[in-house]
Amino acid sequence: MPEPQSRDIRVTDSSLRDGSHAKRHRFTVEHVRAIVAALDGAGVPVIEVTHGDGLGGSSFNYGFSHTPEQELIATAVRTAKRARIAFLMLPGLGVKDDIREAADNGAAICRIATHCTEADIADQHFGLAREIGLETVGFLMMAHSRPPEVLAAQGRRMADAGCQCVYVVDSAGALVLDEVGDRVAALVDELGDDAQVGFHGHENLGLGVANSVLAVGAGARQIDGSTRRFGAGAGNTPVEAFAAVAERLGIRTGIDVLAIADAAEDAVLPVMDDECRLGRLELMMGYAGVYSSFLKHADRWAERYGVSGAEILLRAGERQLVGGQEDQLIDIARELAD
Ligand SMILES: C[C@H](O)CC(=O)C(=O)O
Ligand SMILES: [Mn+2]
Repeated sequence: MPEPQSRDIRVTDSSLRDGSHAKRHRFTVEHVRAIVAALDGAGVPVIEVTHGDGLGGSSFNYGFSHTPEQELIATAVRTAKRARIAFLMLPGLGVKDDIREAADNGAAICRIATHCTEADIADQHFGLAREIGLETVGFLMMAHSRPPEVLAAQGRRMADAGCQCVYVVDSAGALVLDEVGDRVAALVDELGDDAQVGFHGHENLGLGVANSVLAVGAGARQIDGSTRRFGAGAGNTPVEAFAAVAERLGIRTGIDVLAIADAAEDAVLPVMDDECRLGRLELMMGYAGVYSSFLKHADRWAERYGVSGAEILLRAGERQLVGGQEDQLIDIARELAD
């Protein structure tokens, strides 16, 4: 694959991974075939497929998958003619054998996510992924919660372990404009030629596309999105809108705008249970800095205990909960009920 030129940006579509949260992990082989075929046809270069919480995420705490994710990965690989298939893993939730299995199923890109202060837990996973010939991406999640210099130091740790692109991950959709540019610029300065920098946005404050454009301006070379915003919380940066805006700005993504707009309407929307909206709960997530994948959990416990979902999320933000602490939402709901 030719190296992108300076205004060439590689887009990764996360509908079949981050969208898993919105779909309550009920993806089927048919869903994957339909979405991958449409995205691939529109020129999306990378498509991510995994349980919403990454390899091994299918569990009581996070929600059980309808279809084993490795089967979904293998289906995506068989369906794509040009796109490369990526998968996500969170060390501890997934293990090294899961990475090997995804590679055996034909996935090409291993994306490893840690909380943005815990990059050291991914050292051995980056090492293994590189050893078996996978391209690597690192996710610094909940990036709004730490300043640029902390992210830069954590990104350095990932790059030294073998990560080829470190992402600023706005898990809560809480970053506002220059807060993205500053974080991306700090990573670009720190990493130089050692690794690229990427940005993964959520729509909770309605800023996915604008934040992604600012990330590109600050030197990001990879951008995540989800067609039709199919993702956690209010959804991810919409790929079709980002591709259109990028074209207007002279940023090349290689994505055909008309074809991706068709894919959003004709292939992705029919798979979604509901549109990803920017409603009251989603807005609270961006406002209070809460992990987007907590949405369905907060909704569920609010209903169960007869309390306000928005109040649950505001308290989750005050407690600075991180991914993996979904069960604390139950405690908060019970406190509110008392
Ligand atoms: C495991 C998370 O859902 C990863 C992600 O997409 C995010 O933090 O945002
Ligand atoms: Mn996400």
